[in-house]
Amino acid sequence: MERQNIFTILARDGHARRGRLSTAHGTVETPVFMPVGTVGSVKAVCPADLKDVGAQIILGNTYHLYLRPGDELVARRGGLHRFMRWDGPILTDSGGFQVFSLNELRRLGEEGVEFRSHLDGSRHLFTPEKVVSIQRNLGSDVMMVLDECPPGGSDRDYVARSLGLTTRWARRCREAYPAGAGEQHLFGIVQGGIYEDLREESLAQLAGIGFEGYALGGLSVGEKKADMYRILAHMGPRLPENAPRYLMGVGTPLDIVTGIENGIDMFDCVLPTRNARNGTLYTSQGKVNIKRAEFREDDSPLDPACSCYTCRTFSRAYLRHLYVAKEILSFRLNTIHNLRYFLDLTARARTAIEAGTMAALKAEIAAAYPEDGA
Ligand SMILES: Nc1nc(=O)c2cc3nc(NCCN4CCCCC4)[nH]c3cc2[nH]1
Ligand SMILES: [Zn+2]
Repeated sequence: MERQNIFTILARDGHARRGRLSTAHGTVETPVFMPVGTVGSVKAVCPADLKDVGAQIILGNTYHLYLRPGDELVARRGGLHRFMRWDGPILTDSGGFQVFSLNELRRLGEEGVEFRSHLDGSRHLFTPEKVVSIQRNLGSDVMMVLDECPPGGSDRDYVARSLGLTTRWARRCREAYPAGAGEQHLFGIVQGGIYEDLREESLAQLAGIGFEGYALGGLSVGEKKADMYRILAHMGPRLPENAPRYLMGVGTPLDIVTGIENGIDMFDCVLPTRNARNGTLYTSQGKVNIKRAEFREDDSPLDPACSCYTCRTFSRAYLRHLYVAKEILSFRLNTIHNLRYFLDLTARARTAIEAGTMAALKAEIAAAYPEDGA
């Protein structure tokens, strides 16, 4: 049966789209950046902080939550929203990528992927049906299919075989959770490495199965930036027009703006949260390494163009002091700012698309982050 359209396009600027995604926990204004909350927490900040910085939808991880505290336990506590006290939309990655990036000990077969827990070495098997079941227990608003993300630099034969497995797994995920089966959305993940023809083949197979949204996987996994941009330019506009498009694990400020101009609607990346904890802060003037001695007596705000709590309240001198002293507060204040920067960037993109000025925003970000395009 025809499902109500979950995604509406409100404005365009070239391939860029200003849209709105509806979920069981509210609507998401796109383009959107999703803070990463791998084990049910966006590291160093609480839900109130997330609301304050403008987060709409956050990311959780099937692999991590399954291993600890367990998806059944989370279900018994009322699901992930209730458990972590986040009442907005949540997207969960399916675990395939995390199994590969966290475990050398794993066996890949038609049935699924066998792996050992990185926590206690216990053995587990993720099948398409299992990862759908886990994500239903978590109650995420957007579930991702189980896929194989070929390591960056994989040869064409391997990538071609791998995308076949990914399609068969995607079909099994859809069969485990048919369209209309519930309020959770299920997104397919396009693979195909750095090969345009394999990417188109993967997309055609997934579109034939039918998903509520489509992700570009297999990127930002060590391939050359030029290869990522080439695939992004080729595939972004080819993804289904009226469905949300998600570029997994991306990226830097320039990557995000480039993704938007190629028709991508959703992004997630650990850069703002991870770099906050090592003192690399993103500002309107580029990256600021807060531990530098030049900030010892600098009373100015981290970023005069930012209105986050950190920039409104504290000086660079104080932020540097906290970082050098390894004060726990440093993690929270730096994370609040970096998340606000990435969330404001996508908010500005939404406005720019409505005004037809995406090119100017791209030029501004490229000038502030010259090293990103490399
Ligand atoms: N299910 C799934 N499939 C993918 O192909 C995938 C591809 C991905 N590619 C990335 N890249 C993350 C790159 N990140 C950049 C900043 C430092 C840490 C790594 N994350 C990904 C997550 C993914 N999840
Ligand atoms: Zn700020």
